Amino acid sequence: MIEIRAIVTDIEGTTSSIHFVKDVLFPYARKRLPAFVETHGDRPEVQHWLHEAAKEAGFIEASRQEVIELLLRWIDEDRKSTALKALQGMIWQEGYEAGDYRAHVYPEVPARLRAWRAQGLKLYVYSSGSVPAQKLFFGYSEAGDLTPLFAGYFDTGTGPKREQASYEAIAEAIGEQPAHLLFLSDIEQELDAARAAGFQTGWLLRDAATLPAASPHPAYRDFDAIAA
Ligand SMILES: CSCCC(=O)C(=O)COP(=O)(O)O
Ligand SMILES: [Mg+2]
Repeated sequence: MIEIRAIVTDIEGTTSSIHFVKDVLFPYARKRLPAFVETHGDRPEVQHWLHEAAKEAGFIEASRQEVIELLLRWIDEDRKSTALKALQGMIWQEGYEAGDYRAHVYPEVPARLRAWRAQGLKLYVYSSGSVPAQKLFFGYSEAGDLTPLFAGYFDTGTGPKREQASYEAIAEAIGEQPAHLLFLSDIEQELDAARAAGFQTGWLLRDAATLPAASPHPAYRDFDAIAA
């Protein structure tokens, strides 16, 4: 096995439960999005992402209400839109700061991340959630502030998670050959894209009855099963 120098991890379904994202974070943003846009819609960064969302939908001209309805539909569809994710992150900030929730991490994850750091591995996050949302997630986790463990964060601004070029760009940004990088995810298509870019891969299958025997991606039930 080629030496692993850095680990890049997905969040939802990998470090953390899908239920927390879908049943806590998404409904929180959905409920507050209309009022957030009405209240903060004139802030330049909010305006920017509302404009980007309208552009992504192909709107020539759109009222604020039409963009709100578009964003609500995208939340329901779990669309991995960079604009939606940026706006969701701004809304989640209020919830974290108010103590409405803390981000779920699976119980073995913090200790395993610390062990990898102690071995000298660099740790990165690659999620569809925006970089600010990722920092909030790990900053306000159930296990406390985990952000000091991470050397960097990547979101869909680097590219979609199912495209090889995104992983090539991440390897370039980290400054390591892809063969020395391990990407962890619960989604096979993301792992396929990372592997095509030359990454080593680990498939987190936390709830599967059985692990696939013949897959190019070694499968694990949790982080402790990964020998990096
Ligand atoms: C940064 S927490 C919210 C995660 C999120 O919005 C999402 O869509 C999950 O995507 P992932 O790429 O982590 O599976
Ligand atoms: Mg995932």
